Amino acid sequence: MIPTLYWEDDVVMILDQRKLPGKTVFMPCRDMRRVIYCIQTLATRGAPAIGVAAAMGLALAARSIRIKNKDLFMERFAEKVEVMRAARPTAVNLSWACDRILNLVAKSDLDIEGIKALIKDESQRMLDEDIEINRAMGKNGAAVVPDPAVIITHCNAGSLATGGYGTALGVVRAAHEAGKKVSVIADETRPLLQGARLTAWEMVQEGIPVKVAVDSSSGVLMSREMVDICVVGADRIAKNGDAANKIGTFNLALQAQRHNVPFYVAAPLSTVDLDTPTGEAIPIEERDPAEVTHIGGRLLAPPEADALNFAFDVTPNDLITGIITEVGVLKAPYIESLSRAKAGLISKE
Ligand SMILES: CSC[C@@H](O)[C@@H](O)C(=O)COP(=O)(O)O
Repeated sequence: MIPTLYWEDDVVMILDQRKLPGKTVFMPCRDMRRVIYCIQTLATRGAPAIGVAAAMGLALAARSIRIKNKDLFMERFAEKVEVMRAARPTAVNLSWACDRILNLVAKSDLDIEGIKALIKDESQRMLDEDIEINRAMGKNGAAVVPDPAVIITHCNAGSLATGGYGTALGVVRAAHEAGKKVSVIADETRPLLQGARLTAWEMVQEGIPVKVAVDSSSGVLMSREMVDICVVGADRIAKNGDAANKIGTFNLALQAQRHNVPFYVAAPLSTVDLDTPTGEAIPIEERDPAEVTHIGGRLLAPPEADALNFAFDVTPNDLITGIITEVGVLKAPYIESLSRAKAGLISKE
């Protein structure tokens, strides 16, 4: 499996996902601004991967601060954390990673050089932990996947979107590893085609059968009983279980409800934001309209036409059959199960 991002000495190497599936190119990042550029242009993307990239970017930021006074260093570092936090709004893992690093630094009595090393080590720990969490989530999720199963997914919630292994695709991988006969329908995921480019690529690498479908085909596919289960990722799950994910996920969930197909969200507990009460309060990123009007630099629409480019939507909790996490498959009422899981009261369902 090709890594999404990793440390090479003191440089953060980020796989440029914009070039996949054609080319495997790593972007060396030597400062925080370069990491933010990768996050904002979607060179690296997916909620957990954004969190890890943020932590690595903060390690680069800390290293660049030349101040010798510890209080002033802390002040300057806190400013940089806020710049990183603002890089993309929807995936809460970014903010979660920023807080984790800030809290660690605040508690440490190390000197400035020690703190710089601590942040770098922590970012590596977050990468390693993320892979472990995804494997646990995959195992929990595989139990709800029928055998055989056609699994439909949206966007890319795979190895590329995480430290490795994936959330929704981690469930697919784990079911496949457990010997279940699974195949995948990858929604192409307009406008940036993460499904066609990335999910299909990951499944091909893994030897798991995959078919790419246009986003609007879920109705016909489900009405013909061609889908057994939906598994998607999430960028932020509100306290009541409403889940933000790539634009089009809500439409998929509505089709699933109409056709009695189970609809699961797979996400680590770091994606659960108890400070956001409902989906209405989740900030939804709006991106450049040119991403909608153009493909590969070619204009599709009349030049006079404007476009809407909401990057995410929110699936209301009542459309979600279960939330697959590292501690188990959580069920409604989510306000209870999510709070208990975040409080560490559920170690295994
Ligand atoms: C495990 S990743 C879950 C989500 O982050 C993923 O489904 C998604 O919507 C990614 O959106 P993107 O805009 O490509 O970052």
